[in-house]
Amino acid sequence: MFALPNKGRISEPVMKVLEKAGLKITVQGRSLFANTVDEDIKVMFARARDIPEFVADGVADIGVTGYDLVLERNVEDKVEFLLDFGFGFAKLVLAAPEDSNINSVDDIKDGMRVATEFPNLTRKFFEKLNKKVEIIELSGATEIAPFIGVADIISDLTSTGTTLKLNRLKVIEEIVSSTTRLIANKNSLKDKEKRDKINKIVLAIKSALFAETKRLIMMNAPKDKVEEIKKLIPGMSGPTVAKVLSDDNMVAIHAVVNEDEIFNLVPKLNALGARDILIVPIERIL
Ligand SMILES: Nc1ncnc2c1ncn2[C@@H]1O[C@H](COP(=O)(O)OP(=O)(O)OP(=O)(O)O)[C@@H](O)[C@H]1O
Ligand SMILES: O=P(O)(O)OC[C@H]1O[C@H](OP(=O)(O)OP(=O)(O)O)[C@H](O)[C@@H]1O
Ligand SMILES: [Mg+2]
Repeated sequence: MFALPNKGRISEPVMKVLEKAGLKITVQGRSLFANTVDEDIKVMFARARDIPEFVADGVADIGVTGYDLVLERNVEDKVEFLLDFGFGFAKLVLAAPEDSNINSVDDIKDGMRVATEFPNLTRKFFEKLNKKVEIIELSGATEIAPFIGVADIISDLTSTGTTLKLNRLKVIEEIVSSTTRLIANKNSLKDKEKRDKINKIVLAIKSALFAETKRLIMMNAPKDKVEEIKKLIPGMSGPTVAKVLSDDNMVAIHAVVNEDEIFNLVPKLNALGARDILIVPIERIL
């Protein structure tokens, strides 16, 4: 059983990666279960916040959730982290009103109230510091708490920083940094059949994530410039150089390149006489 977030900001990007990975999921309406192209892989949809518990308990063999949510549930020792999707980036931070005189954790006094959606992570953070704060658990819109007299500071997620800025809050400390992860139940990994299946899923997702940052570049180029072009695009196992039947002096070159190199690469290729340059997205790289 594969647990996936049914809502929230990581739900859609995760489904997209899985589809690219060849693991198309057929969801019917608001159903909480679904099938995949592989009849052995069944999907259940749940809140990202609950998925760590489901995987730790073995209700699900694997699941996708945030690293922060695994820590919040205190199950990081019960699950195996299989891969990082590299998105869903957010940091859990302590923040105080911009005009308050709280500028570092040293300014946080015993008895102060901290509003948060992450009571366990926040409690542990203050226990380590030996500070006795009062945790006020909220289920969202934590940023408002200091301004309505519910708390002195907040412990909340920040990604772009927009929400904090908009609410005139300043970061005073980082508690944890998080991204979206694939996690597995440790017992499921001990079962050979399940482990083989899980490994296939990991490989498929990795290939899709890796391909996202790559492009296939194809061009026709003068034969005598091949060595210079090779230096510009080493490719994964060297570029493919093939004959162009209609022109003896030209060769066709194919290579996989990093997406972020393309902007600077194309003018250099042009200068070497390359033409008919095509840049194509790649679904998976295995
Ligand atoms: N602003 C953000 N940018 C990127 N990731 C975020 C942001 N806020 C939360 N996350 C991450 O999204 C993951 C999923 O959280 P959750 O399912 O609670 O979704 P959500 O998008 O916060 O939805 P909601 O708050 O509506 O329930 C968490 O691991 C969290 O770290
Ligand atoms: O730094 P930013 O990019 O502005 O993002 C941070 C905001 O995103 C999350 O809120 P969410 O939208 O999940 O609402 P919530 O507070 O109801 O969970 C988080 O709790 C912050 O409020
Ligand atoms: Mg949220």
